[in-house]
Amino acid sequence: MEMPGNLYVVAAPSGAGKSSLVKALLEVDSHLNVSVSHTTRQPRGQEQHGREYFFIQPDEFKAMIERGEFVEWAAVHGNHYGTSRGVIEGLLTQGKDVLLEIDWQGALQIRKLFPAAVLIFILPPSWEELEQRLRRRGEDQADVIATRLENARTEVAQAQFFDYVIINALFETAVFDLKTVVHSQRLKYAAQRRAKAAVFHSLGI
Ligand SMILES: Nc1nc2c(ncn2[C@@H]2O[C@H](COP(=O)(O)OP(=O)(O)O)[C@@H](O)[C@H]2O)c(=O)[nH]1
Ligand SMILES: Nc1ncnc2c1ncn2[C@@H]1O[C@H](COP(=O)(O)OP(=O)(O)O)[C@@H](O)[C@H]1O
Repeated sequence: MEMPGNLYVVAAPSGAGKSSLVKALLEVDSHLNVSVSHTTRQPRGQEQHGREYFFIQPDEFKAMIERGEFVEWAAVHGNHYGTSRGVIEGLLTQGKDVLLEIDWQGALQIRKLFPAAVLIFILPPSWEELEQRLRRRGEDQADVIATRLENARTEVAQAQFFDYVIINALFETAVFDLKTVVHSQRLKYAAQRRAKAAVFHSLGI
């Protein structure tokens, strides 16, 4: 049987740089598959249906929950977000590596279902810098930015439950750290697989 792939979960308060870091990681790592979530939030300027998210209506989201189509879902900043069960289970059983860019509530649900998942939390270097990044991104209205900053206080307190915490001060350093975490998990997993194969061999199975 094909060995299952590695599962990575990246969470962060809004504006910490999670999407930019994951995008940079994907440019140098062709083995990762990023799951496209469903959301009830309105698309931002450049966002495309099926690329950043599947943008759906609240009643459609509710129907998907009822049909059990989400492996995890959560309410974040007043909207709903969820990860499709079929897509990630399909990829993992084919031995593919999957990365989820989701909030901390979703991350902790994923850990319960997939104890081997690697949970990574991205922190901004300071509150001032987080606010600046949200403003500089220029995608959200002032009230939306205010909600995100307020929620960020509770979100960063969850970092302690994650396997790794990366501070995104200098962008290139943070990309390097993220790459290192992903790579070391692959090496560890490969080592476990070799160790198991050796035991199976000695047992004649
Ligand atoms: N639980 C969960 N959270 C998600 C999912 N997709 C996105 N999120 C999170 O929802 C939050 C808001 O995302 P978004 O609206 O794209 O805003 P941004 O973080 O400011 O770019 C972020 O913390 C995302 O990681 C998902 O499928 N499940
Ligand atoms: N290390 C960094 N230094 C300065 N600006 C950054 C850094 N990382 C990301 N940014 C910028 O901060 C803003 C928020 O980043 P984004 O990736 O959209 O965050 P998130 O996905 O966590 O909400 C973007 O304008 C991005 O270009």
